[in-house]
Amino acid sequence: MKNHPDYLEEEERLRFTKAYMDSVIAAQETDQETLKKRQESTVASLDFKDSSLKYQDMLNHANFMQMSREQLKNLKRLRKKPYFARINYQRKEKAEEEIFYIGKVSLFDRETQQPIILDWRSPLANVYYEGRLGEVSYEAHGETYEGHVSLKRQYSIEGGELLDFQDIDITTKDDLLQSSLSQNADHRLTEIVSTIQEEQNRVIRADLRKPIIVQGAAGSGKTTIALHRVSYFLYTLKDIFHPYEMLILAPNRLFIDYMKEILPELGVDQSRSTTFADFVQLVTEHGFDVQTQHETLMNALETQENQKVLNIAELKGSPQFENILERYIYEIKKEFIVEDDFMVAGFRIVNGKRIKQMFLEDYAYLPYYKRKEKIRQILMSDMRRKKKVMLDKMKKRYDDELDKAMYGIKDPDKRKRRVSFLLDQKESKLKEIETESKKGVRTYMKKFPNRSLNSYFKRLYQEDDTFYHAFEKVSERERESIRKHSLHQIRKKKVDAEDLATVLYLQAVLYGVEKDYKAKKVVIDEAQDYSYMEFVSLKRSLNTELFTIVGDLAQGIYRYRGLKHWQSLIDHVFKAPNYLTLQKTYRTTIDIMSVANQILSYMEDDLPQAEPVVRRGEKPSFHSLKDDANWGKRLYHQYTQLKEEGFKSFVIVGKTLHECYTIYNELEPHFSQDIQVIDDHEDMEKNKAVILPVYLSKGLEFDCVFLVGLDDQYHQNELDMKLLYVAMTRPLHRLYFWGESHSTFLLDLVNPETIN
Ligand SMILES: Nc1ncnc2c1ncn2[C@@H]1O[C@H](COP(=O)(O)OP(=O)(O)OP(=O)(O)O)[C@@H](O)[C@H]1O
Repeated sequence: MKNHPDYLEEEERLRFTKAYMDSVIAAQETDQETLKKRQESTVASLDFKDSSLKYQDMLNHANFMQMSREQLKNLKRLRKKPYFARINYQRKEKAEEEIFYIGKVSLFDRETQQPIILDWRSPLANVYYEGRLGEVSYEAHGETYEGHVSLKRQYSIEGGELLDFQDIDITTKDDLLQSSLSQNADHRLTEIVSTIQEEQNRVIRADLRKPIIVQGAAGSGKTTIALHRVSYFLYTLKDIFHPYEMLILAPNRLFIDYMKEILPELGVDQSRSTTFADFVQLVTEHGFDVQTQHETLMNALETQENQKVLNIAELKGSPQFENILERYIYEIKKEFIVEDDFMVAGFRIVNGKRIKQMFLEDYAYLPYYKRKEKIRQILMSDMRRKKKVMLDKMKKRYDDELDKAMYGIKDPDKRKRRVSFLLDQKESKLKEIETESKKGVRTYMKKFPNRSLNSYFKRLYQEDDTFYHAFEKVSERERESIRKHSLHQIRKKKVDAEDLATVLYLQAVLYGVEKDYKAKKVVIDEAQDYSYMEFVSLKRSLNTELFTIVGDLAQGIYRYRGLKHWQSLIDHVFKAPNYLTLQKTYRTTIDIMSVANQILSYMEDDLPQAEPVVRRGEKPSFHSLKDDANWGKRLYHQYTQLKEEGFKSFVIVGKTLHECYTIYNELEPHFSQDIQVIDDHEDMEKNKAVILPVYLSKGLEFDCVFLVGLDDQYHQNELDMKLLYVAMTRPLHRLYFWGESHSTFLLDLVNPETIN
């Protein structure tokens, strides 16, 4: 690097950038006098060349910059690595080439507004990620700008020191990517702004006003890229969009913790991240105990006779179920159509037809109970307005009668009786108007339904008429099976995970979602596990099209309830979404991916093979447990050796939770405190080896993965192959199979030369 003609220039640039940052930081933190002194000494210590005057000027201006606390914190963090790349760019209409340094956050010269560092999310930075050298264009504020890129340079800067830099062109392979992929992981996702690849950049920057669906191979960066897209979204639309309006849905708590590490780095930590089940509980307050999809899956794996339960789950998540709910909702709607005139003390206050029209037309955009509330308010206000008229009319009617009696009845006794009768009548009629008008609205509103969400949910299965009408199009066998199962759950105050879509859907149609819980943009990771009904209910309740959906059908272990293909979302749920694929995979080595790809080829989905980026490692190896009572000790030995080699994160994967505990019992004496089993509720502790059931390992990654099969074997069926594929695609570096025989892991289907 030191022989490079630009070396001194690069060194100087880095020193200047850090000095500028120091000035800005000092300006925010110290008083003006100290600041001046400090600045003088900074300037004196810098060995500027041609640009010295300009730099000096810029430094002098740095103290005028006003920053928020958050920006200041970022700036301090970024001082260690202010930028990671540079481009030499010449705008079409300009004679001179400009140099832009690209980093995680932008920094501008206060006086000239020229960028000292360009934010990676800015429109111009796109030309760094997209395409190669030469003619380029980028879009900003709806306009296209053309220009020419003559240089792209990557920097490796650590602790504020320039370690290396290199230029990228068509022939060089991306060294920065290679070195970042060969690092060891310690249970956390990192930001990848300096090595985002072209196909990933396309996902990050795809039209922000449209929904986007991404099918990406295991390890292709879906989670990472989805979060970078969030960051890009919040940056681009920062003036109109608050991070809180962003909802990130992840499969489980473990995953959210894992993801959270990356969020502050990307500046998206103020977004909400939760699971679908927690979101539904928050929005609807249903309070049912939920049987999770993991429990259903585990039951299915551990006992053979659970096909019925899986079929029920499938129906509850299917497009057919939307029709069932719509039939039910149509019946509910009929109960809200009230056509009686609103009468008080014999006066008609509001015509029944008008009330019906309010419900069906005027307020059709509102949920049913909100419409009911609007009608109540209108009746109240009409009542208040008309009460005086009613009183006046009534008074006048009796006053006329009284006049007639006073002047028309000659006999004094008769007249007295009549007048007194009329006065009594008048008083009681006026009183009647007073009291009736007070309770009139309340009495009238009783004509409308008044039920809780939970009672609507239960009624669907409990009431004969309702149930048979809604499920009319379902075969008798399926109908009886779903009813029996659901009633059984209801009696235990339980619902299936698949019922949550129904609960949310009913909430949306009947009551709506509170403003505070609404989100304008939704990101769904591991989207292959969501059912059609879950997408529909989310869209309906949040009333937005802005979804970023990422998933991999090959990892669809909840396929019985999840999506079978993306087409149903494209055709029926979202309006013209962008559909993109990520085929390259960055997590693991060619050697591991080659074995995983062989399992993939046996699946029904017909998905293309994942293409690993060029990184070689060791072949996955098989270790026999046959007749070996000491395998736990051997595995522990291998584990300690790998630790000594520098690997940091380890996972032992069992097919089921039950199997995980059996493995734990074998390994615990050797690992002592150094190992833990993770179930849905456990947090992962750093520096410990973990034992995970496959379904919980989905989405996570570890340096080394041990797949252990004691009692449970993987069979050549769709579910088992998917579970196996998920487990095999978790490692960054090493994969070991520990089992009875090759067939425990379907390795008899695999080319023997690809394993040790
Ligand atoms: N452009 C990149 N530069 C460096 N590392 C990358 C890049 N893209 C992805 N990675 C790394 O690859 C690994 C896999 O990424 P991620 O977990 O986001 O993939 P995924 O598609 O969600 O995987 P899976 O579906 O298997 O859960 C992570 O370690 C991530 O940091």
